[in-house]
Amino acid sequence: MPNASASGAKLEVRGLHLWRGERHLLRNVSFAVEPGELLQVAGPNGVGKTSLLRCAAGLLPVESGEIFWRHQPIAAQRDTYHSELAYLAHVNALKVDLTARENLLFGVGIRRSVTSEEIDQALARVEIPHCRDLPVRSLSAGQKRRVAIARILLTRPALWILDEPITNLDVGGIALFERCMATHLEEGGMILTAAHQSLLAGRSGVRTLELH
Ligand SMILES: Nc1ncnc2c1ncn2[C@@H]1O[C@H](COP(=O)(O)OP(=O)(O)OP(=O)(O)O)[C@@H](O)[C@H]1O
Repeated sequence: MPNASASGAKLEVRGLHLWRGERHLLRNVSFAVEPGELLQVAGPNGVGKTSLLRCAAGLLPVESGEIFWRHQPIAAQRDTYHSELAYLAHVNALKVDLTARENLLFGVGIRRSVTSEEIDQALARVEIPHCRDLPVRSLSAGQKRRVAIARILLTRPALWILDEPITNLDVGGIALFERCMATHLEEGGMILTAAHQSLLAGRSGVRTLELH
């Protein structure tokens, strides 16, 4: 179970501005994501979706504006904030020389102790149990993405920040990941995502923020 619903979990972005070189990329962006909600950031290539997600994750400093987690500025609680979120970028941040199992053992192990049974269950949930003992460099792009998703499932953070999460997933993989996201929301989790395709469209608690 995520710890999201425990006590006042909420991500709030207020009046965010970001310049990239000469370009005023993000102009007064504000939003909030509460337990059970998914906010999808949409817009054309280069509009600033990844930049916004990186700001929200505390990975890119903002020129002005404020980001709050549990009603406190993230700058004042960086370690706590990062311990409660998972950031899935375009690249999966896996160690390619290690097996899928080792990646999960060590990747999740820095957050919490994890058993072999839990790892096996997570790999079964993302439907790649046969990849368990293969080095990640030998996996396909979609299989690597599934290992990265398994890492999020095992880490169990309250807030998922996902940049183009369904990249390289096949139709079955997209459906699988949407089920994982729906379960996370039902358990009180929160999701901020950038995607060119709508995810969990029509579900209650799912909104879109269009960047221009
Ligand atoms: N490190 C950087 N330094 C300077 N400019 C950057 C940097 N990273 C991105 N940019 C610029 O910021 C703008 C927004 O990039 P960003 O990756 O946030 O867009 P995006 O909406 O996620 O695009 P896409 O849909 O193609 O993934 C682009 O014009 C890009 O060139």
